[in-house]
Amino acid sequence: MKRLNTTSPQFATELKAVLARRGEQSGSVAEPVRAILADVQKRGDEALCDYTERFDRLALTPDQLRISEAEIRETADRVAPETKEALALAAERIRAFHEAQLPRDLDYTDDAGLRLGMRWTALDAAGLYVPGGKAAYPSSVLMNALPAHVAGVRRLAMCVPTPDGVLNPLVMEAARLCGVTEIYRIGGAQAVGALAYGTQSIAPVDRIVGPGNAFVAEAKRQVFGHVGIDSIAGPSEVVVVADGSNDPRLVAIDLLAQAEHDEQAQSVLITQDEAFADRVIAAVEEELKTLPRAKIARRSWEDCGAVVIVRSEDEAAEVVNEFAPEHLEVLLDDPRAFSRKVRHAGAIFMGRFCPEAVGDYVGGPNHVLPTSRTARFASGLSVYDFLKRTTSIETDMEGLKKVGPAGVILAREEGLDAHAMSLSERLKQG
Ligand SMILES: NC(=O)c1ccc[n+]([C@@H]2O[C@H](COP(=O)([O-])OP(=O)(O)OC[C@H]3O[C@@H](n4cnc5c(N)ncnc54)[C@H](O)[C@@H]3O)[C@@H](O)[C@H]2O)c1
Ligand SMILES: N[C@H](CO)Cc1c[nH]c[nH+]1
Ligand SMILES: [Zn+2]
Repeated sequence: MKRLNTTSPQFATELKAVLARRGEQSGSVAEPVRAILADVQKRGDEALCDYTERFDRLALTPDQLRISEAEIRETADRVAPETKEALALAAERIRAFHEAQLPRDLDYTDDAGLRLGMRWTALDAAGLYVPGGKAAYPSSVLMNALPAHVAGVRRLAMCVPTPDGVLNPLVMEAARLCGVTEIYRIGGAQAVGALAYGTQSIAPVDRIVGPGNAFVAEAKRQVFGHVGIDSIAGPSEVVVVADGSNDPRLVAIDLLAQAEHDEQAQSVLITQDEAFADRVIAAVEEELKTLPRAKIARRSWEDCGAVVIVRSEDEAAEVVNEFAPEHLEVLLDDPRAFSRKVRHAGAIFMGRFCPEAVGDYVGGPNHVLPTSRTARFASGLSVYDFLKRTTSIETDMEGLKKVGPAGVILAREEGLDAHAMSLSERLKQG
């Protein structure tokens, strides 16, 4: 863990190093990912089976790539009733939030008499990536599938790695709850390649969404253009802005809640109170003694974690904007006032009783969020990722007479005579 202080003359350089740390890690996977994607394009199912054996220790034949409906049903049936209820509550809240996002079409006639429109239509096919290497993510099934469903996507193809061939019952139950039936037991860059380019047994999709580790995030980046992607939702991050009146143990647990996802996850504490920072650091060590995923969490905390001491809330907000974190927890007396100073963050959690884990499961907003500072220009997964817009213009001769002559002038200025004539020849008929 790096400890930084804004009063230090080296602060800017040190902050840059902390920010670069994760970028360096994801950069190092670019070449292996390129090779995997090329191989999937070339060899299709055969490559998928080889990589699944290599990375997930599961030997498959092409006809076993897809999880059968009977397997989904039988595995999902093993989920305990109270767990199903918890999942249903989460699904209901997530669905409601995403339904509230549905945008309206535009259709109006302007002063010149032109009827202008913009219509939202759903994608035909979306690929949902559900991570599964180091942990199983039933919640990510809901976060991926429900917005797609609300948007009206016709085909949903889900990929989830099943290390050692183990299907997670709650992942299967979440898929069943969301009506997802096309599920492939593959992960990593090879799954992204299959969804993007298609293979003998997997039809390509139009857009790939969902979170994943550095390999998945890099693969999505590389296939972008061939298909759409939502955002780069890689290893998790949290920035916690906290004052000294917080319980240091709770803050430590919140930091570890991201660190336990991945060795490359990043947890950062920003505070004005140095003594409080010391107490949080000590509490992290204490919790690591008993945390079941301590091995992953310690690596993340030691390699990517940071504590930043600032002089004011304004300075804290500036540092937050530099991190542009996936998640921001604001544990201050007036979290709303602080959050108004934040320009870049995937999601903000306000108040001492609103840890980020609320958003992971049961808040309602999506937990698939932009990482690695991409919150500067990207947003979390939403119904908009499954929709696109088509605009329309309709006019008669009266409308054309009002706007056409200006179009003729602009077309001639661009030296595009057929464009000019397409307008002027019609205007002659008026
Ligand atoms: N940003 C978000 O919204 C969000 C949400 C949930 C989870 N996450 C993140 O998702 C990630 C999940 O990671 P995970 O590893 O548990 O599951 P994963 O499914 O993302 O990755 C597992 C796959 O990675 C590939 N892989 C592993 N080692 C490899 C290697 N050496 N070379 C090539 N490929 C390799 C394998 O194909 C394996 O199937 C975590 O980083 C977590 O923080 C992010
Ligand atoms: N914190 C992750 C998003 O970065 C999402 C998640 C799912 N389950 C637990 N956490
Ligand atoms: Zn989480």
